[in-house]
Amino acid sequence: MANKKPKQNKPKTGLARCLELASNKKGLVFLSAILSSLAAIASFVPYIAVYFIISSILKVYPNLELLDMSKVMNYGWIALAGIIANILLYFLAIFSSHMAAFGTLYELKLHFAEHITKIPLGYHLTIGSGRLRKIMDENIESIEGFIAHQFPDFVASVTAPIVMVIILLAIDWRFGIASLVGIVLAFVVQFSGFGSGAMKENMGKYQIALEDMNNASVEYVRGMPVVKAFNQTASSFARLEHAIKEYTEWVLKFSLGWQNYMPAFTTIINNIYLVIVPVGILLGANAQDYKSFTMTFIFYLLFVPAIAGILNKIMYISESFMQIDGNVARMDEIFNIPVLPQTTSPKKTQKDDVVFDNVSFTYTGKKEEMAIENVSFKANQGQITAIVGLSGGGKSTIANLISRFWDVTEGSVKIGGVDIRDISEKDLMNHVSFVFQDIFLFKQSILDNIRMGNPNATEEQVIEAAKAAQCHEFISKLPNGYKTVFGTKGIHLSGGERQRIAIARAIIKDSPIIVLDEATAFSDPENEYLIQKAFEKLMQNKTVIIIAHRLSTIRNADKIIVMEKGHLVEEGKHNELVAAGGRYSQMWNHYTEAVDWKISGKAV
Ligand SMILES: Nc1ncnc2c1ncn2[C@@H]1O[C@H](COP(=O)(O)OP(=O)(O)OP(=O)(O)O)[C@@H](O)[C@H]1O
Repeated sequence: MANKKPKQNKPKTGLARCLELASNKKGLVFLSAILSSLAAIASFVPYIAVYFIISSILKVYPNLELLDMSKVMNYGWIALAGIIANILLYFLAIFSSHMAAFGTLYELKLHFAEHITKIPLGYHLTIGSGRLRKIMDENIESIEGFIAHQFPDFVASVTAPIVMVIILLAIDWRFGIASLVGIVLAFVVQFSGFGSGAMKENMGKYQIALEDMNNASVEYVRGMPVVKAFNQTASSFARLEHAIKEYTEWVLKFSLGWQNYMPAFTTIINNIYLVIVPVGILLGANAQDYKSFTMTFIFYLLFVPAIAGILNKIMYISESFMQIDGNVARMDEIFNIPVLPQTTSPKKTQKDDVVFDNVSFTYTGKKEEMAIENVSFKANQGQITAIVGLSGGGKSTIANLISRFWDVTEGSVKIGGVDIRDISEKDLMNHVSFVFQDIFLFKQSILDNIRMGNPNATEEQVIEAAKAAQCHEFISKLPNGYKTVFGTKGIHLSGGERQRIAIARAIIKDSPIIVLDEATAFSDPENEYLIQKAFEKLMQNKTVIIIAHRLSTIRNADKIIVMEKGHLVEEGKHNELVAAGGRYSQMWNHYTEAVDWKISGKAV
């Protein structure tokens, strides 16, 4: 597969980039360009033929009995052949361009999908699946549309004016120049509007506002349950309303920007007669051969609608050029994300302890915005290491760095003494399992969803894991048991049930290192009890790193790490840390006070 990434840093125009993307289908693209040019040329044939018919009639007029009918008929056939050739050639051009476009779309989507699996996983969390879906479905699909439709039309719109100018000047250069005055004037008007900095800015802002409005609408609809639960309808709607207003403002600015140029352009293009007729009157007054003059005059009057048609087409093509520039840029933003480097000489790790060796990391690339700084600790093999701290302290960042969701900015993360950058991706993924709060289940059977942890697992092994994860009971009650497809109508799983399925997935994967993000809230004590039981089973004999939100669950951890504003401020066992009277001790006091407060009934 050809490389679909942009070959240079300098941004290319949408057209150049589309042609680069379709380079594997060069032959078809070239064929489409040729056929489209020929179709454009063929479209003029009927006009020429009609010109000769008029010419034949006028030569013998008023003695029409002298008219050579067979000659007239031949011109008629030529005109018809021109029309048919135009339709046929254009059809073949579009056919070839579609073949090229579908092939390109197929490769491009595959390549895009492959690329997003190679970029650091952390980007997926940052970019969001909605935006990636939009780029893949809408922006990339628009490239297919551009190659299939706009490209052949663009080629025709370049060929047609050239042929048109030749014909205009060849038949009678004086009428030709008169027509060209109108055409040039129309183009000057169009490009002074279209090419102006303000118009380009408006177009860019209009596209961004459109995207913002779409995002706000999706957020509004998706967040409706939360919005209603917290009675936030007005403020939430205010955000959507703001996005709609912003869009309206830019769409108006963009549309009003055309208010002078567009009518001027259309008026000139549709009224080239206004130039031709006075020129005709002037020339007619001095004509030597009146018949020949009339013939030429009629031809130009007939030809004018063709000019308007061609120029209108060019105008709409220029608009689609603006749009494709934006679509290609959005796609290339993703292609420009560097893939996570993979080692060419992978090392094997024999042990399963995790060491953070002076690790610093920044999401933004700016050193002054370090998410964690100079963090060093060891999570011993087979032991539980808990990470605690206030929100934004860097707990999730530490968890994400263990699976190379991102690469460290400084220092190193080691498993069994080997830098994780020297471990093959597959090996690393086999070594580490994640259980997040936000569980993603595929629209597949529950069996397959659990089996994702180990594709070779037998049905019995899946059931065993489900039992250990406390989900066998509720799965058995589903209409088709383990074969029930998640996401189908009427199949609903609670947050706790989904989390237990994720635990079953991790149990069946049986990797030696487990990174757990403990749920912040449990729906009910029954669920909490079941999840804790499932966790216990999952954690047996593993190296566990747990992001803890409630201190009660980690009192027995072998080691507790306290994070604050990206720094590791304390480390030790629960009793040691409480006795030390530092940050953890404060957190513990606050925690126990809160619990006592609840128990004594002061909580609402
Ligand atoms: N994707 C991201 N892009 C930029 N900055 C980020 C990103 N994720 C986290 N940060 C920043 O990094 C810092 C550490 O965040 P992190 O999520 O690791 O903290 P945390 O302790 O897990 O917080 P919480 O308990 O709220 O989940 C914060 O300042 C946060 O704003």
